[in-house]
Amino acid sequence: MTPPALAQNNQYKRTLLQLRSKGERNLEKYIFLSSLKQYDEDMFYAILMANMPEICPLIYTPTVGEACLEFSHIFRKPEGLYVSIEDKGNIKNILKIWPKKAETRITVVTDGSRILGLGDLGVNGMPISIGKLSLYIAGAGFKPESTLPICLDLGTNNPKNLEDPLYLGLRQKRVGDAEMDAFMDEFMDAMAEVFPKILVQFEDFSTEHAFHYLDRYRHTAKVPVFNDDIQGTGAVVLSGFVNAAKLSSDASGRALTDHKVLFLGAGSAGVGVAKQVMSFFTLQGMSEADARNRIYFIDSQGLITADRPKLQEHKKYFARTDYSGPPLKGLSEIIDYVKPTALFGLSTMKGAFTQEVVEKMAVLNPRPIIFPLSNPVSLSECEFKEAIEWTDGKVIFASGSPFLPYTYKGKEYYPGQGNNMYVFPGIGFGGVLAKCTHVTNSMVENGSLALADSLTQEERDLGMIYPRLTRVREVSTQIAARVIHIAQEEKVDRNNVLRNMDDHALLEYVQKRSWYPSVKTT
Ligand SMILES: O=C([O-])CC(=O)C(=O)O
Ligand SMILES: [Mg+2]
Repeated sequence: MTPPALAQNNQYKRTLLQLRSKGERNLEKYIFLSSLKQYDEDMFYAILMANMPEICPLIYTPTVGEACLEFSHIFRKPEGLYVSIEDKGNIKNILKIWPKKAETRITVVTDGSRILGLGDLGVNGMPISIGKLSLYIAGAGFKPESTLPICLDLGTNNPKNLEDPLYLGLRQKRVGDAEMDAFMDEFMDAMAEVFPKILVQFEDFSTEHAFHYLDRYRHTAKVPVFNDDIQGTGAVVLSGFVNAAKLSSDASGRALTDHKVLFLGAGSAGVGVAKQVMSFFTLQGMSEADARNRIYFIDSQGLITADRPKLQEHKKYFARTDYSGPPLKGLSEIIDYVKPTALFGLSTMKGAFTQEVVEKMAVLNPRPIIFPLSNPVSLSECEFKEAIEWTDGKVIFASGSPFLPYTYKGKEYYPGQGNNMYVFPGIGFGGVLAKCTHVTNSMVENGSLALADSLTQEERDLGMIYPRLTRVREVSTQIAARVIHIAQEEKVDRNNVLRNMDDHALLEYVQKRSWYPSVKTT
């Protein structure tokens, strides 16, 4: 019999107390929580789900960034699967080692080459796959045993790793593109064979590879594939923009089709976001060409124009053909030229949205939309507090990493968090429940619109553009139901049982299939 002092909800309170006793030492908290997950998974998820705003930033962005940087030093016990270039020719047998093959439904795969905005961390990127999957479980209701974190070890070009005697990965430079392609082809085939019911999320591959492997596999792989940095980030920002553009247009009287978005940073996330944001304009009835015309990009050399020699492939689509003149370099002069209504940062340049830049946006717009989306928080283009003060509270704000609410002139303001964690759990859960063959653009776009629609009146009244994090399970359920519906419309679903269900029945089905920890928290 359990002694009274060990009754579960006391143990819950005790565990939370132990965690909180670590004060501001977030990495210590990360280590505590990851050990907790290994010895008492139910308690870990109970604590996470009952305290999302507090725990999420510890197991995910931003603390997970710190954990990645230190991974080879804080490592205790293996979690997930490592597949290395040395396994080439034998990948299927490596995958078969995974003990829970029949239950596995979802994997997050990284090669560690662009972890958050922190660059190439090699196998130290594993906490990203682990953290994202914890959110699939807590956020959407995947069963813990259905998740598989994977880190591919194709070498690392980070000298710190190569010199660190404790580094856990291969001590060699990254392999070339041809060798990586051959490895990835074998890996994807082996995944489909060993885990036929799996959905694959690619995460934090370097920009060129992120686009390349999404293109290479999304239509042809035998299992459904999506890229969270391109599509997930795109979807979450589209959703925030849908709500922000309405608020901004209400204040300015401008038509929704008059919005202009200026992007700082043209990596996988920036271009992925812009492609999704285009659908905001096409949904208003604009043509693709007109929608594209509402979007401007800046990279390290300034405004991206089509006449620039040696433009990288993924930047060509948004390169401006209507500007001729001396290259425009500085953000401030580009704002003068473009006159954007929205400014999005995916540049990993801390502080790039200076006081001058933010004030300029507020002169151009009664309610400027400013989204510093770079992760983790240490790389944010500006802070919430700054954006509020420099616009006198007028800004419509969302960041990639979490900021705390801020009180200014006696009023409390709530920052939006435009992080893909709001959508990937629901998209993945919907995709898996529908037994989809592919993750289509429309499934992603509708996941995003379901998120935009999920705001309650109370949240709208507070000027919020994303729902509260405490509602993430409820919101993911709505996203998943919409995703299943679209998968059916597009005929990429294989789950006959769901085909005749109306939206209400689909929602109930998703709710019933969601996993909850058994620990009581009250
Ligand atoms: O992990 C996050 O917080 C969001 C994301 O995908 C990234 O920054 O690469
Ligand atoms: Mg990512």
